[in-house]
Amino acid sequence: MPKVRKQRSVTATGPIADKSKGQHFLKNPLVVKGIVDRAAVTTTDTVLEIGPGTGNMTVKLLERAKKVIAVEVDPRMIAEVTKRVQGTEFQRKLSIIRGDVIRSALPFFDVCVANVPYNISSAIVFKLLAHRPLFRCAVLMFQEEFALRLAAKPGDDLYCRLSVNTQLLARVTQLMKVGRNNFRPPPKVESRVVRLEPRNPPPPVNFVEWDGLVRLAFNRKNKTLRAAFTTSKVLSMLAENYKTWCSLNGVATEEPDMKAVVEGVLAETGTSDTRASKMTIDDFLGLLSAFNKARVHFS
Ligand SMILES: C[S@@+](CC[C@H](N)C(=O)[O-])C[C@H]1O[C@@H](n2cnc3c(N)ncnc32)[C@H](O)[C@@H]1O
Repeated sequence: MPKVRKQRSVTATGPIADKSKGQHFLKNPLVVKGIVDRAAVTTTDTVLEIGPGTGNMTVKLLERAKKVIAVEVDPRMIAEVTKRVQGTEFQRKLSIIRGDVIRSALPFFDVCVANVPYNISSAIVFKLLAHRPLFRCAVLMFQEEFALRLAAKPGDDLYCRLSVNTQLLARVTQLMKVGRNNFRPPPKVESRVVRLEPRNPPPPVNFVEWDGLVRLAFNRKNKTLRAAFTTSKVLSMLAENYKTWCSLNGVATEEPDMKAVVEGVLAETGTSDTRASKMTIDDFLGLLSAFNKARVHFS
């Protein structure tokens, strides 16, 4: 009978990384310390850690925080981090949520710290920013280009829908760059740490509607807004939304001349010849408000 090789799950330096779970473990203690320092965790803080892995960052957080709640999807990592704190003063301060962070109900926390699995970066950002009550800050490591997009400003090459949606909800600060060789195994890309500080109170806009407007604007990022909003596909969608809004609000309506309505709003806000790539958050807020006054909705 052919011999069946038992799959190894641990190497001499720890568990074998599962790339499908974005496992790149931080092996440089100075980088771990740098991230934890930048989160400015105090002894009264409850910290949420996403993906503790083998616990390199978890133990540093436990040294400083009142409590650490770690969410981890891989049972091998849960076993590893649990073993690491067993019998130490940290054991009672650590609780672990087993499962996918995107599907898990998150508890209250003051600060979030994570070297995130890069394949779910965007989902993590918006899951955190939708969490209530709002937290003080999140210090997160991402793939470098993603981090630069989060922080990009109007006119930057990387300014995009992700930048605008994130900066509507949070102040974004770029922190340290982290090279590939600080990880085991090294990822294919460079990384960067970013701080997110949620705007509190959050801006009074319907986020789905906001995202609808921003998505349309960035679909044709380097065209004028007049060009982006007056294609026949966009106009017929906006006309449908207009009629739905009127019927839900008991307002009698005829078939709107949507091209005239849209051009009127763009002229009134002085944005007809502007491009999405140059619009600030306040410009988008003003535009959404003017569209809504004219009964034009994006969801
Ligand atoms: C980049 S590693 C970071 C590990 C550790 N924090 C470190 O810095 O060494 C990402 C971690 O997130 C975990 N992970 C991946 N997908 C996850 C998910 N959907 N929910 C929770 N944890 C996840 C992985 O198992 C892994 O432990």
